[in-house]
Amino acid sequence: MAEQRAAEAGAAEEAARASADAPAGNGPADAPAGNGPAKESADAPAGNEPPAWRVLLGYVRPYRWTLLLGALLSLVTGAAGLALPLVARSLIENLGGDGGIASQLLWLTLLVFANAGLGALGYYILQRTAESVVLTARRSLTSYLLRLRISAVDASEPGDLLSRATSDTTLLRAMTTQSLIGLGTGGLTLVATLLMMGLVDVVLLGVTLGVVAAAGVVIGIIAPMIQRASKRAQESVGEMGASLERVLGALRTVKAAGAEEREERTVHEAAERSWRASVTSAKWTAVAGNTMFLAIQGVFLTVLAVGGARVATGSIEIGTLVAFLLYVFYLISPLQEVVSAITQYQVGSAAISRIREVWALPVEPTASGDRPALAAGGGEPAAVAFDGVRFRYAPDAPLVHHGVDFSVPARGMTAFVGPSGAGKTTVFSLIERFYDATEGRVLLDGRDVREWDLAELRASIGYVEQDAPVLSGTLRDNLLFGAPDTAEDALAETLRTARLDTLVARLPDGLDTLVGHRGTKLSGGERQRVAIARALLRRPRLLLLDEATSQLDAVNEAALRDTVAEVARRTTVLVVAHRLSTVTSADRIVVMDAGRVRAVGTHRELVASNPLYAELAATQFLTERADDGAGGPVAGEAAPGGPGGALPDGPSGNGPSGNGSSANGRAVDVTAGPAS
Ligand SMILES: Nc1ncnc2c1ncn2[C@@H]1O[C@H](COP(=O)(O)OP(=O)(O)OP(=O)(O)O)[C@@H](O)[C@H]1O
Repeated sequence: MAEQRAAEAGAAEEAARASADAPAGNGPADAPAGNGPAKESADAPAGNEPPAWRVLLGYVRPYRWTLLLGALLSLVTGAAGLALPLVARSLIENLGGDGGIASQLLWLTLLVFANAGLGALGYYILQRTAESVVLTARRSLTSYLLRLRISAVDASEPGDLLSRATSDTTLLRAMTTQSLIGLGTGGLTLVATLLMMGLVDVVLLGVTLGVVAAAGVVIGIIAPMIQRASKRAQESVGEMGASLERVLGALRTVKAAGAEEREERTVHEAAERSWRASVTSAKWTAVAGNTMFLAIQGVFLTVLAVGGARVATGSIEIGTLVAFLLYVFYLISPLQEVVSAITQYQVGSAAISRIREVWALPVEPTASGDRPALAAGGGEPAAVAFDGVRFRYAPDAPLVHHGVDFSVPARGMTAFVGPSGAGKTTVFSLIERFYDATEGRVLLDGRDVREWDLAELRASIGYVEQDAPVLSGTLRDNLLFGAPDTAEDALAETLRTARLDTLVARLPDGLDTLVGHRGTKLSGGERQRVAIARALLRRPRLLLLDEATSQLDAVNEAALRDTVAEVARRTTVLVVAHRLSTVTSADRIVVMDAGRVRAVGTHRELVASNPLYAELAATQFLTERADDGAGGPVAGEAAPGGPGGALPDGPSGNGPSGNGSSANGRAVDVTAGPAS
């Protein structure tokens, strides 16, 4: 197994190298090799694409000796078969003579058995090797997919990428056996058969070659059509995968919207497009196969006519004609093999072209010799700063950050507030280095995040995303996702902190309960608490919480707010806040609007000095709180005595930008600041 893994790693390297005919540093040249490290690849795809056979040879190279053995056995099988006509000729010539035919019959039987045995062994070895080639391609491709830059994934359809790693790689199996081996063994058998034919009669060989060459021209014209149709078919399979992933990923929404039939049509249309393209490919494959079959018939008839005339004129013996005709029959198999190799090569090269498109996508940098590993900071809280950050999600997309500047010291809680789309979540994405700033610098501990070893950078951070994704698997799998080596007592402690202990006690299988696809068996609030616990278990130096409490009920929210406040005493916490209670407990608040930082300060300072913040405090926070239906106190009343302090009801009728009134008409004094 270890040997196989080593072979696979080597194979992936070869394949990556083979797909990298382009100049150094351009795309696939830097692709990761299965288990090996990847360098950062450029955004531009490779310009000079190598032919598919080079990529295939890259995958095949580590298995070349096994492959050679399989091919050799197939050749021996072919050679044993080739000897049969000679024995047959000898039998025919001895029919009228004194010599018995028993020994010839015995030889014939032996040859037939040897042929069958070796053929089976050769077939097994070749198929096994072909499966190894598929495995290698899948391992290296999936490794590459996991290292893709988020921007590359944003621009792709996951279902399509999935089909490239599953469906397209499957086609490499047939390409290895039928195309590579078929061309090798079929080609050699063909040459050997033609040589034998030449030995029997050169004139008849010339006739044979003429007819076969004419068929070859026709097949040469058809082959590119097979490739084009195969590529279209595989692209449609990818589209089908993308549509299915889209529907199944949001099946509740689809059902609630009554959109099943519409979505069904979309998936069916993609399936039908694939069917149409596959049928076109099958049509041209059939034409190619039958062209060669027709050629064989043509060879047989022509040889019969020309050979008959030569027998009549006494140029050759009847036995020679019979032997030649037998060789014509022996031509059928290698010729079919060669034609199948050509058609299969077209199908496989369509798949390789799709695999190569993935190799051209940019990947994240991983630890490598040319980038010194930097210390993670020994668990000390991290300081964060943005220095003139301008950012757009894609080269042709508008700027999302227009020069963001702020600085957050180590320790304490910083809340980011602002209208929807202000760029708050984007701040977190840039700190995690899901994307790189277009201009300016994002600094962690005063060091540009681009200078950090990416794994170390992310090891320092705990991130609770906006939609708190939970992965299929057990609750334990999810909790330990970012810290698999956590001790049981630390896990139990975090469960209490995240108020998950009662949930775990209630579940029949406790921590080993399966949470379903994307955690559908958990409530929204439970998923958020799982996400928070998962982040806390990493013992991060920097905790990023993106609206982490939006789905929590009042009791859990208050408890988790206390937890976060406690964490903020020993860690840097950045939180995208949508609740007044969160911002009032923050040490500082960064107000963002339209990709800019508008103000930084405490709640009390900002309410007095920043109209946007005052308006947000008076409307957005309160409205959200009044709408959430959690049954808890309104924001102004949140957590009396908690870190945010009590916000007493104030005089009514101060309007949205002054001391606010809540959506339910109750007046709230938003000027009350944090207890600190
Ligand atoms: N992956 C993406 N690709 C392209 N544009 C994006 C992407 N993610 C976000 N945006 C755009 O960037 C802008 C800022 O988004 P961001 O999520 O940072 O806002 P936000 O302030 O967190 O908003 P909200 O409070 O609604 O979550 C938005 O206009 C959004 O449409």
